[in-house]
Amino acid sequence: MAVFTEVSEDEARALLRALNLGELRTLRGIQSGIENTNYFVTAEDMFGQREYVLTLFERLTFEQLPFYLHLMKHLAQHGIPVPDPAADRSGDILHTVCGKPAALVNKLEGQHELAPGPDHCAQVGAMLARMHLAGRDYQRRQPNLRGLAWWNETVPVVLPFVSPEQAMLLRGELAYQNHVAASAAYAALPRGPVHADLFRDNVMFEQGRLSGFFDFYFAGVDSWLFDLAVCLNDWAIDLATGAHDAPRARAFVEAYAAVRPLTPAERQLLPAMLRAGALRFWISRLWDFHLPREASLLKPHDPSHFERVLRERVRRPVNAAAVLA
Ligand SMILES: Nc1ncnc2c1ncn2[C@@H]1O[C@H](COP(=O)(O)OP(=O)(O)O)[C@@H](O)[C@H]1O
Ligand SMILES: N[C@@H](CCOP(=O)(O)O)C(=O)O
Repeated sequence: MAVFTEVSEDEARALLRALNLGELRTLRGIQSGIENTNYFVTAEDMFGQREYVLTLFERLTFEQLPFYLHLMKHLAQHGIPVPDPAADRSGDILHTVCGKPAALVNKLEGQHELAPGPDHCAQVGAMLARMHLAGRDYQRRQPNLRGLAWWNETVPVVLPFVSPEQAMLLRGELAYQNHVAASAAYAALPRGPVHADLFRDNVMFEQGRLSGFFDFYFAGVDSWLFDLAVCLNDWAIDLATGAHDAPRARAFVEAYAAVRPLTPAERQLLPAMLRAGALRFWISRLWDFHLPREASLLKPHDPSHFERVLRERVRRPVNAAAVLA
C-alpha cells in the first residue's frame, strides 16, 4: 500500500481550485509504489473530465523537489511524454497538501509492459535518447542522490547485514567503481539530467505504443551511459536469473544509438556501467530491506535479484560490440 498520508476530499478540492482545474469528481488512493503517497484524482471543468495523479512526497524535501518537477515540465515542453506538473496562479508547481510537499500531474494513459519484447525495448531506447537530448538545455543542477557518493556512504551501513561472500563482492565492486570513476574515459562520458530508475514499472504503453515515462524522483545529473545501463539491467534481462537477453539489449541500444550515437568512451565503459547500475540497486534494496524507514517501505524489493544481476555482469561482461553492429 502506498497511502502514507490520508488526503481528505476537502483538501483535494482546495488544491484543484487553486490550480484552476475544476471540481473534484473522484479521489482514489493508489496502492502500488513504495516512496510516496499517490492518489488518482478526477476533476471536471467546462471542457469535461480529466484525470490526474496527486503525489505527496514523504521523503524528498521542498528544497530538492524543484529539480524533479521543473525537469518534468521542461521535458514535457520538449515533446517527451512525461507527466506535466500543474501550476497555480502564481506559476508554482510545488504545492503543500496536509503539510507535505505535493504535486499534481496529468495521468498517463496505458499500462506497464512487464514482459517486454524487442519492439518495446526499441521504443524505450529511442525515447530515452530523445529525453537525454531534450535535457541538454535544462538549467537546474542536482546530482544523482543515489550515485557513487551515496554508494560509498551506504555500503558500510549494510555490510553488517550480509554474508562474508556478499561483503567481499560489495567491497570489491565499490573499489572497482571508484577506480572507474577516476578514469579519463569516465570523465569523457556525456552527462546531463537522467531518470536513473526507468524500470518496466515506470513506463506506460498503450496498444503497444510507448505512452509515457514517469516517476522522476530518483533523477539527477549523471552520465547518460549510467541511465542506459540501468535500463538494460531491467528491460533486457531474464528476471529469474539476471542473465543478459541479447535480442532485447540489441533492440534497445540500436534504437538509442540511432537517435544519439554512443561515443568511444561510452562504448568502452558500457560493461563497467552495467555493473554500476546493478550495484546501485543492490545497495538501495539492501538498505531498504535491512534499515526500513518508519511508516514506509511496506513492500521492500528483493535485494538478491540485483546481487544475481551484478554477479552475471562480472562473470559475463556485455561489451558494446555485443549490442551494436
Ligand atoms: N502520471 C502518472 N500516470 C499514470 N499512473 C501513474 C502516474 N504516476 C503514478 N502512477 C501510478 O501510481 C503507481 C505508483 O507510482 P510510483 O511513482 O511508482 O510511486 P512511488 O514513487 O511511491 O514508488 C504507479 O505504478 C502507477 O500505476
Ligand atoms: N526501481 C527500484 C525501486 C524504486 O521504486 P519505484 O516504485 O519508485 O519505481 C528497484 O526496483 O529497486
